[in-house]
Amino acid sequence: MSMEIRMIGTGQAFAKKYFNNNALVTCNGYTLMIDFGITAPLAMYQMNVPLDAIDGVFVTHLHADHIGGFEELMLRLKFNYNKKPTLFIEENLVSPFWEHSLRGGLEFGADSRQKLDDFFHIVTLKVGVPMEIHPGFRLEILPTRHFLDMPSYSVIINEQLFYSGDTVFDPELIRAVHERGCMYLLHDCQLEGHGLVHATLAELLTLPDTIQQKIWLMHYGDNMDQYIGKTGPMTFLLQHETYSFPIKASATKNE
Ligand SMILES: Nc1ccn([C@@H]2O[C@@H]3COP(=O)(O)O[C@H]3[C@H]2O)c(=O)n1
Ligand SMILES: [Zn+2]
Ligand SMILES: [Zn+2]
Repeated sequence: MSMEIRMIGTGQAFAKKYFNNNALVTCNGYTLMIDFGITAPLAMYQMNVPLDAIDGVFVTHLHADHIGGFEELMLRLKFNYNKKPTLFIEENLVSPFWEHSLRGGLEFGADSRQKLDDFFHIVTLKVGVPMEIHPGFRLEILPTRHFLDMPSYSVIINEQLFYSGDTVFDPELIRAVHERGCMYLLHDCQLEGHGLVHATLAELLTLPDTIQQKIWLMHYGDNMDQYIGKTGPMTFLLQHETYSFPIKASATKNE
């Protein structure tokens, strides 16, 4: 069995050559969108992927390159597609997501004030509590250090694939997911400068080769092509590409 990941975008927040770092993950017939930033509607359109291909959406954190496309997603799914997907979100993010990021553009309805659960089935995730969101498709969220005390979450899918939300370089976290048996580590990467809110390439290059071999770089700047061949054993994920990651049989209950 394998897990398919389509990179809707691979760019950092303000990249202009690359769309926001968002991904569509399909496993066992279920399609989960990880984040839906400002550029996601255009990226999906250019890839000819309809919005109703999304069964569920997971939010890592509330920066606009990760949630800025939600107003369009929600309005079009509700009114164009008549579809109510599932929102997977850490329990403490639900209120700020609606109250601070979405409500102004979405609460007005013809008959009554709209709420988040008029658009989504809401499923809250807790740190340390893995959840099977669909047969053979499991999520476990991990808190990650991003910007000051802003909550941000990474996710492990089917115990095999680690997908970082935005995070500073956190070698303990990376070692822990490596030692837990994750085979694929998809990690945000700032190519130059100091790593105040993201892991830099220079920091990631300090990891042992055995870990770097598992790392796929994403969330990078417009000058990524200048760094091809300079990432050690790490590999760049490419925008609009689809990756098929084989999953060990022992990690999947429903094969
Ligand atoms: N102290 C900060 C805080 C934020 N930022 C930029 O804002 C972006 C928000 O989205 P992001 O993907 O987390 O990347 C952040 C930085 O580029 C930054 O460069 N320095
Ligand atoms: Zn980001
Ligand atoms: Zn961020």
